[in-house]
Amino acid sequence: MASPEQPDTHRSNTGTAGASPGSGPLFEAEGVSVRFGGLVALDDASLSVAPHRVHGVIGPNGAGKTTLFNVCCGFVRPSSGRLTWRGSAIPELRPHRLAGMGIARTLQGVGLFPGLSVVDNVMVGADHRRRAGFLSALFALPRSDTDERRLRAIAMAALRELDADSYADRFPASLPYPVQKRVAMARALAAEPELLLLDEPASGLGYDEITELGALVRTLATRMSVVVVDHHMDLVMSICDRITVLDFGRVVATGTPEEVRDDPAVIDAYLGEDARSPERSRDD
Ligand SMILES: Nc1ncnc2c1ncn2[C@@H]1O[C@H](COP(=O)(O)OP(=O)(O)OP(=O)(O)O)[C@@H](O)[C@H]1O
Repeated sequence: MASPEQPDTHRSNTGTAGASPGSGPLFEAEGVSVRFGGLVALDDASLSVAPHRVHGVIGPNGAGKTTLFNVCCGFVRPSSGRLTWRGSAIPELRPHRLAGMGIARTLQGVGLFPGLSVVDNVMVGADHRRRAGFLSALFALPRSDTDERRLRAIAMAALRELDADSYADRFPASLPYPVQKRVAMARALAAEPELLLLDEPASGLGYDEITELGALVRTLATRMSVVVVDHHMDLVMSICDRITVLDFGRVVATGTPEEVRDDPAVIDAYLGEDARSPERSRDD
């Protein structure tokens, strides 16, 4: 369970360079706006993620959560606003540069490569940690073999952390969906990120699996920051140190779980959604 009032030092393990607790945000999106044609998906939205913190992003359907997530991953380029990493502006965030910067993500669904075994999928996540160059790999030089063994060991360690190492040689399609999600998480962890972005990590999971996921995310916060976009209010409220609430593309509240839970603007946003789609439960 998160205890947001704890000082930074209580939950930190400063194994990562640069982003020591109390030294300012690790990642920020400031005043970000995104338009899709005439539709304003994000309107001057901001998000500030502190080191070793779990930051939730919630909001009713269509509020702009995925769009904000995609901005943070470089999939969507905002029309205005800026992104910063450890206080320095990121001029142009590109998805293929994320791993090198220290950012990993899991997407809605699982997004595993069907033709690769589980361990090979996870090794993809660690690929930027390869030391041998392209030519070594091309000519299968010894250095490339050493690299391959090292990446495999990293991938196996990530799978072990997710209790999925026994599936290493299987192919994704042969595994139950919750296991596939764990493999996707292992792939992100194999990158050893400083910032982990999780888009709907609880979707498709049962109660026990969601509880395990929550415990895992809290453990991960000892070595990285985590951004969680999810509809499961119980999960978000229990694991996040801070939460940003979006409605119609705007940030309507930011604060601790307790603060946003009692914020009238948040209550209005969700009541408004119930009026818009009464059949949908927010805790499904
Ligand atoms: N590629 C796109 N083209 C056009 N409109 C889009 C696109 N992506 C999102 N939108 C629109 O932008 C708005 C915000 O969508 P977004 O998916 O970010 O919301 P969300 O909060 O993630 O919603 P949900 O909870 O339903 O996943 C919605 O009105 C959506 O229809």
